[in-house]
Amino acid sequence: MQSEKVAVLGAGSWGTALGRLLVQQGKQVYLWSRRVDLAKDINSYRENRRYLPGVLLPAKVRAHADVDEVLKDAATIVLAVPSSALRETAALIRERVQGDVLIISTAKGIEPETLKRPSEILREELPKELADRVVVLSGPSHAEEVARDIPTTVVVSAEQRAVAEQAQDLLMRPNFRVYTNPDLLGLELGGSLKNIIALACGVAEGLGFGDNTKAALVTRGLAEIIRLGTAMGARETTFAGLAGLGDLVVTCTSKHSRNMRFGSFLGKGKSVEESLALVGQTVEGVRTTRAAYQIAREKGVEMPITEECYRVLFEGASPADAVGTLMGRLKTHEVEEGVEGWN
Ligand SMILES: NC(=O)c1ccc[n+]([C@@H]2O[C@H](COP(=O)([O-])OP(=O)(O)OC[C@H]3O[C@@H](n4cnc5c(N)ncnc54)[C@H](O)[C@@H]3O)[C@@H](O)[C@H]2O)c1
Ligand SMILES: O=P(O)(O)OC[C@H](O)CO
Repeated sequence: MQSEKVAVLGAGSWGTALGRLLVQQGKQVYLWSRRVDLAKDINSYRENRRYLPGVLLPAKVRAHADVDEVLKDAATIVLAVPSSALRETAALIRERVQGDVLIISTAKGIEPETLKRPSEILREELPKELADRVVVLSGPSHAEEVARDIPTTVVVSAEQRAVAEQAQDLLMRPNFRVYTNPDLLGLELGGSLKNIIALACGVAEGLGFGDNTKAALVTRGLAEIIRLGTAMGARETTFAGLAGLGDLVVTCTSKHSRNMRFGSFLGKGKSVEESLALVGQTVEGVRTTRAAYQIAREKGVEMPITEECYRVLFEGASPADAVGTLMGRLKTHEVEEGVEGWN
C-alpha cells in the first residue's frame, strides 16, 4: 500500500499552509526546516510563529530538521523553498529518493544566473524518473488565506497529464479548487513575472499613489508579461487564467503580498537591503526582475515596467525617477497591432 506520508521541504508560510491542507486530506506531513530551533518551536506551539502566525496546526503536521527522516518513504514531496534554494534542495532529494514519488514544485521565480525556471532546474538536478514526476503549482494563493480555508483556486501542470491530475486529486479540497493546464511554461512564467509587477505596485503605494496607478501597472504589466511569455513559447490564454491575471491581481492588491510590501518600503525611500530585512521573508521579485530583464533584452521584447524595476533595484535609480520615465515614454498604441481596425 502506498505511504500516506508527505514530505514538505521548506517550513515557511507556503510550506506550512500546504502541510496543513495535506493533513486535511488524510496525509501525515513531515515539514522540513533546516533550522532546528524553528522545527522545535513549530512542534511546541503547534504554530509556525515565525512564518504563519495565528494558524493552529494539526498534530499530523510534524516539523523535523533531519532531512533523511523527512524524505524516507514519502510518497509525495512538496518543494516550498524559495527558487534561490531549489538547486541545493533538489540535491538533497537526488541523494535520498528513488522511485515513484510525486514532486510538487511551488517556487515562483526565475534563476538570474541561468535564466532557468523551477521545473528546468529540477530537470537538471534530478534523475529523469523523478523529473518526469514534477508538477508545478501556481495561481492566486496567499498562504495566510489558504491556511484559514478561505476559498482559493489554483492551477497545476506537468509534462504528463496523468501526473498533473494526480496532484489535482491530492490537493483538491472543498475550499481549494485545483485546475489543470498543459502550459507548464506559461504557469511558471505567469507565477514568476507577476512578482515584478507586484513589486512595482508596492512602490506606487509607498509613493502615495492611488488605485489608478495600480490599475495601470496591473494592466500594462499583464501586457508585458504576455509579450515576453508568448515570445518564449507560452500560450497567451494561460495569462488570462489563474497563473496570469489571477495571480497578478491577488499579488498586486493583497496586504499579504511580500513582493508588494517590499516595493512599498522602496517607495518610502528605504534601500533594497533595508526593504528585504523589513519584509523578513522570501521576495522572489528581486531575482526575477534581474532574470526577466536579461531574457527580455535577449529576445528583444519591450518590458518598460520591468526595466524600471531593474533600474531601481540594481542601478540605483529613484522610484520617482522610474515613474517619470514610465509616464514620459513616447506616445504609443495600446495593442501592438493598434492601427489595425482603423481605415
Ligand atoms: N507565501 C505564499 O503565499 C506563497 C504562495 C504561493 C507560492 N509561494 C512561493 O513559495 C516559495 C516559498 O515562499 P514562502 O512565502 O513560503 O517563503 P518564506 O520566506 O515564508 O519561507 C521560506 C522558507 O524556506 C527556507 N529556506 C530558505 N532557504 C533555504 C535553503 N537554502 N534550504 C532550506 N530552506 C530554506 C526559509 O528558512 C523558510 O523557512 C516562494 O517561491 C514563493 O513565491 C508562496
Ligand atoms: O506574497 P508574495 O508576493 O510572495 O505572493 C505569494 C503568492 O505568489 C500569491 O499567489
